[in-house]
Amino acid sequence: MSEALFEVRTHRPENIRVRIPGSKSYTHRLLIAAALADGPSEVSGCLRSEDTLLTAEALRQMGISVKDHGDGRMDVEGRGGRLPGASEVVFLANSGTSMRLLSAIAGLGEKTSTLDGNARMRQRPLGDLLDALGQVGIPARSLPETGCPPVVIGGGSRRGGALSIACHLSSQYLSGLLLMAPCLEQGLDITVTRGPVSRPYIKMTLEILKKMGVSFSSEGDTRYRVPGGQTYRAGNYQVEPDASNASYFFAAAAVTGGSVCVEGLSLGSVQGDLGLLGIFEKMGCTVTSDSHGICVRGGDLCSVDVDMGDMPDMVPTLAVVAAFAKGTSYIRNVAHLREKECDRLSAVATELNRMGGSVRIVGDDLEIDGGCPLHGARIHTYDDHRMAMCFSVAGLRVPGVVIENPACVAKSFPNFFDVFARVMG
Ligand SMILES: O=C(O)C1=C[C@@H](OP(=O)(O)O)[C@@H](O)[C@H](O)C1
Ligand SMILES: C=C(OP(=O)(O)O)C(=O)O
Repeated sequence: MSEALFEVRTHRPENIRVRIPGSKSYTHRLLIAAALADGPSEVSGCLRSEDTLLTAEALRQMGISVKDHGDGRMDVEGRGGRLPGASEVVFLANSGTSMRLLSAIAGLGEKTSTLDGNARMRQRPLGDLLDALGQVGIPARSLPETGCPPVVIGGGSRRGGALSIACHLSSQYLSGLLLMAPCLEQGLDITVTRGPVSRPYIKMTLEILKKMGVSFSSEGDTRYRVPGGQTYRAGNYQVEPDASNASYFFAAAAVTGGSVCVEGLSLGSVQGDLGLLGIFEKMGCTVTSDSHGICVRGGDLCSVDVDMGDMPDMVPTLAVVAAFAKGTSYIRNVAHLREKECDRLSAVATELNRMGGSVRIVGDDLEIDGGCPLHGARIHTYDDHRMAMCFSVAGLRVPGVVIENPACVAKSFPNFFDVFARVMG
């Protein structure tokens, strides 16, 4: 399959309506919270992609029954915060969210669990989370002593207490701690010493706690207190469509001057990646929303200067759109892009430059000169779903864009190319 290519055809979408599968971030969180809840839950609208199915399988390995109906519904038998732990190595491929959230959850395990990933995951950091777990008596170590997987966690104290943690590399450490905290005897009193980056994902985690009956308090972005001895309320929970994966369709309208509506999304959602729409408006697009969804119409694009520390996954999408805008765009505060599925700062710059663009990495920022004459190219995707999806958008405007290894979209949007080919001509 790695030999396969996707050849993009230029096309301007007009009045296209599209449905996007469920949110990856919500699916991971709801499955985990349901696993800790006090009885059976049904989570519907789940994303069924490589990463979320890995989270479901990991929970099974740790002793939780998860039944996948195959249509987005998953039945999860929560055990009231009890977690036996996994006897076999839990393999999480390159799913950072699974690895970080489940490493914290494994800390609740009666026995130790070993969590591992693929070669790239073995380079993605986790050390600050392991340190934090250690501060409250939970055994947590990186086997290669690099702070990266494979990690061995759990089989220790369930007391909880106060800890401090740096979250400048990832917010996922904090989301993991917040999710496990109510199941500890004393809960957790968390101080964030650096960061956090990607703050909307923390808000999403807190939203789930609240929705499932768990109380907590917070002060700004750096202090969180979750009392212990609480249980998540089992019930029926619904996952909304994935705003990050909707971005490729919004961007399609932006770069072509066409119009696209994504159904089932609302501007009131806590999915932080919807913030990209405000940026598209500043660049010259028109954004409208109603009870059916959100629509974008492209216009004459101008450059932007934006801090994207809270929206890392939208940087590749924005970079592609900026390449078609008038003037130089500055995408700031995105050092954490180096820790993703690939080094996304370097990958985005290399591939846009391969198409004749002019993109520079300056410190922790990306600078993109818009309006360069772009030409077709065979795009390397670095086994990164977001690279495959955002460069497909470039191909709507530039003839001859060919996407290598399109199958890498299985991570978050397995039928992306079917949907894309159907609605983009
Ligand atoms: O918590 C989450 O669901 C996510 C948090 C973000 O990661 P970081 O916090 O590591 O930036 C994001 O990039 C990832 O796709 C999903
Ligand atoms: C960074 C991403 O995911 P993860 O951290 O879960 O691998 C992503 O989906 O862009």
